Amino acid sequence: MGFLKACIKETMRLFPVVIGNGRCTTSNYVIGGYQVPKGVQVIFQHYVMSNLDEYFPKSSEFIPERWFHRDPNSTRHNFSSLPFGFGKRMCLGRRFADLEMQILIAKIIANYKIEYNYPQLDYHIHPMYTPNGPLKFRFQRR
Ligand code: HEM
Repeated sequence: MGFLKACIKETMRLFPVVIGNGRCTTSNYVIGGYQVPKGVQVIFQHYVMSNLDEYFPKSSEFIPERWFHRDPNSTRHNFSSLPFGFGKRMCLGRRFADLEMQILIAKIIANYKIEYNYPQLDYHIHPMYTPNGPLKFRFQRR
């Protein structure tokens, strides 16, 4: 189950369903040296951060093992992959969604062999970040 959880995390790092979180400033702030006045909508593009080599070496590669142990020399920022957002308004259904994904995928894999013999899926924002086109998987009962 640990490997499956790491696969889900890695998938959401590469392809976060929600690509950014928005917040409206309630006071004047200085963020990264920029003056941001009260009342401005600030978007945190965690999709960009979670796909940078700076935080995730070989960021374009699917490497679930990177979630197993935190390398003490790692440059990863704790906010560099936030598929469920963060803070008071973070996803209310996070635990539910995580459990749903884990149980569903574990059950499917226990019962079926899955093949995908087509080009890499093309992702678009509609407005969730999801594959653009049919998911042509082949399921074979084990
Ligand atoms: C993979 C599945 C899901 C992802 C990636 C996801 C992601 C998110 C994100 C990024 C936010 C905004 C968080 C922020 O602004 O900090 C959010 C908000 C929210 N999500 Fe999810 N979500 C998922 C599934 C669910 C499910 C299954 C439920 C309900 C059962 C749910 C209920 C909510 C609610 C109610 C909010 C608004 C929270 C608030 O504004 O206080 N989500 N979700």
